[in-house]
Amino acid sequence: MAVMNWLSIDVARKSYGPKSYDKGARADRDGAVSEAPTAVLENVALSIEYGAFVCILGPSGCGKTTLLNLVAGLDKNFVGNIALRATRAQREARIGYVFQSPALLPWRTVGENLKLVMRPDQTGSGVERELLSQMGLADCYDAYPRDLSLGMSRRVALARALVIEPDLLLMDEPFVSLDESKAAELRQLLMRFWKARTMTVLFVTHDSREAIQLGQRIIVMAGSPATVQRDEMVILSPEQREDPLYIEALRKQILNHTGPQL
Ligand SMILES: Nc1ncnc2c1ncn2[C@@H]1O[C@H](COP(=O)(O)OP(=O)(O)OP(=O)(O)O)[C@@H](O)[C@H]1O
Repeated sequence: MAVMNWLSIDVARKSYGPKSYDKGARADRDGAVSEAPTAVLENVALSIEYGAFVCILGPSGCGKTTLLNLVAGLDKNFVGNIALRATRAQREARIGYVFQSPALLPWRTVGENLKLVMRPDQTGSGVERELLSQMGLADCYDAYPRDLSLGMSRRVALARALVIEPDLLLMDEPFVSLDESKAAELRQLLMRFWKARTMTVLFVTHDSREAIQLGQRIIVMAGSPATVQRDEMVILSPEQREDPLYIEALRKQILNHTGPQL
């Protein structure tokens, strides 16, 4: 049974103070620099059901990573509330995060990078080796990140997020900078894992075609501060999601009123 409102996001406002180099720090006529915070997100209210695959689509710099960091609990400095329900086993929900860059520890092997995030009860189970082999990385267990291609590093980053068996998987443009065939392989791999496990995915992208290929639901964010511009269910078969005609029709429908070219 679908758990409605499993993840409830209500961000009234998220602002940043100016960075030292930030153009947002405005100098007045006497040259004094304004310390006024810049609002990045405003009135972002979303309810996400357990097990859903949701894409967050928006132009570069609109605040998608900021939103994921709030959901991950990495940034608590905002006005609003984010609530994640416990899972059926009545334990706290587990969150996996695939960052925009693979962010593997360079002085640790692939196997060690996974072991570092594993729960105490997983120690010695060999689950990391099994997962790497399911992901076509069996031979990389003892390799160091410097020996991996970008595609393999991104696979390892996905494995590191999956090894804890997350209830919520946050993904921040995880396949960016890959050539299309490698990105397509990784999208298929991700879909395989999402279908085989019960987990909710929040997948950030600025690529509307990627969002249509993956998402059951697409949330379009834009504006400054960013708000939710559209919230669309995608009811397409796996074959239709690969068909340029369906993809273009849905892109028109979703992006028609939003302005940004995505
Ligand atoms: N720590 C910070 N301090 C100040 N401003 C920040 C900070 N992090 C992000 N920003 C600003 O907030 C805005 C949103 O950034 P964010 O990285 O969330 O956008 P994004 O949609 O994920 O962009 P991209 O797709 O390029 O990663 C940008 O203007 C960025 O410069």
